Amino acid sequence: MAEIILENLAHAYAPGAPYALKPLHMTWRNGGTYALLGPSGCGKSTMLNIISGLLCPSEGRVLFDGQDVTALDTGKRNIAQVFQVPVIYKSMTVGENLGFPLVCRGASPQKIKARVETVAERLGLTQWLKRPANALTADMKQLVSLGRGLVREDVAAILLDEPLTVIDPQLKFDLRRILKEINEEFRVTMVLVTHDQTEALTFAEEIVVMNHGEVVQMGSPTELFERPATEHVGWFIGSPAMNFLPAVRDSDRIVVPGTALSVTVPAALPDGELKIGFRPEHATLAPSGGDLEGTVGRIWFEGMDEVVGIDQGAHRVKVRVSGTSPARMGATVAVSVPGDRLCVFVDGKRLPSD
Ligand SMILES: Nc1ncnc2c1ncn2[C@@H]1O[C@H](COP(=O)(O)OP(=O)(O)OP(=O)(O)O)[C@@H](O)[C@H]1O
Repeated sequence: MAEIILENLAHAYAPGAPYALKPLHMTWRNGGTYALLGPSGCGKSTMLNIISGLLCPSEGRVLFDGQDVTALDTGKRNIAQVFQVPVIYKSMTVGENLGFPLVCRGASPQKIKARVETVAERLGLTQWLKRPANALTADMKQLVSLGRGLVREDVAAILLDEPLTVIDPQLKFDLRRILKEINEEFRVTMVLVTHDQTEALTFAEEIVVMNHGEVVQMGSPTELFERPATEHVGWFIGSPAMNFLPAVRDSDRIVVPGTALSVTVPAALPDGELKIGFRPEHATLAPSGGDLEGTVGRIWFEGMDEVVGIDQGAHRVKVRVSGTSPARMGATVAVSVPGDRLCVFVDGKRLPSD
C-alpha cells in the first residue's frame, strides 16, 4: 500500500508532439480509492500506464511512498493490474490462477492456500477453485483476474483499467461493492479507469475528471456535483447534466436576460463569456411566478424521478422532480432556483463562490 505522488508529470508520445497528458501534480492517499474519468482519448490510459510503469513519462516523476519509481519497470513496482479483457492462465485451475502471484514470490503452500481461500470466498469463487479456469464464462474469468490482483497483501496499489466492461450489469453492481469492501478491509490504494460516471461515483472517494489530456478537476463525488470547476464537469457529472444559461453583467449583478436569475458580481470578475449554471435537482416547479417561465417541451423518467424539460426562449431548462410531476406537455410553468445554488461560469470556468 502506498501514497502515490505524480510530480510535475506530463507526457507527449514523441518529441515536439502535443501533450497526451498535460502537466499536472497530484498526491493520492495511501489506501484511497480513485477513479480516472473522462471520454475516449482524454489520457486516462496514458496516466495509468505511467503509474504502472508500462510508459515512461516525458516529464516529471512518479513516487511510491516517497521512492522515485519513474525508471522502474512494471515488474519492480509491486502493483497489481486488472485489464478490460480477462487475463487467465488457461491450463490452470481457478485456484492455481489465484495463487500464481504468490507462487512466483515463493510463498509457502499453507500461506497460498489460506490466501486463495480468503479471496475466493470474497469473490464467490469457492465452489470453482478446482475447476479449469478456461471453462469459465467471461464474467467469471474477470473475477479470477481480479482475484489474482487481490491475492497479494503487500501490493503498493491495484490498478483497474475498465475491468467491469465485460461484466454483466448485476454482477457489476456486486463487484463494485466487493471492491469497496476489500478496500475498507485491506486499505489498499485502488485506481479505476472508466468512462462511466456511475461506476466512478459509486466506487471512488476521489474522482479525477479528465478532458483533452488535462485534469480538469479532482474531487469527491459531492464536490464534483455541487462545485464543478468547469462547464465540462457540469455536463459530464450528473444525469441529466447541469443547466447553463447565457448571462450578462448589469451593473452590480450578473443576470440571465428575460429571467429573475441573478448573482452579485464578485470582487474580481474576469472578462469573458458569462453563463449561470444550476443543477436540475436544485430547481423546483410552480404553476406561475418563480425565476423564469417557459413551456414544457419534454418529460422523461430517470429512475424513480421525472425530468421536465422547459423551453425558455432558445434554451431548454431541466428540472428533476421526485416521483411524478404535475407538469403537462405544452403547459406554461415557472422554475425557481435558490440563489445559493447558482454558479457563475466565465469562459467555461466556474467562479469560486466560497
Ligand atoms: N502509443 C501512442 N502513440 C501515440 N499517441 C498515442 C498513443 N497512445 C495514445 N495516444 C494518444 O494519446 C491521447 C490519449 O490517449 P489515451 O489512450 O491515454 O486516452 P484514454 O482516455 O485512455 O482513451 P480510451 O478511453 O479510448 O482508452 C489520444 O489522443 C491518443 O490518440
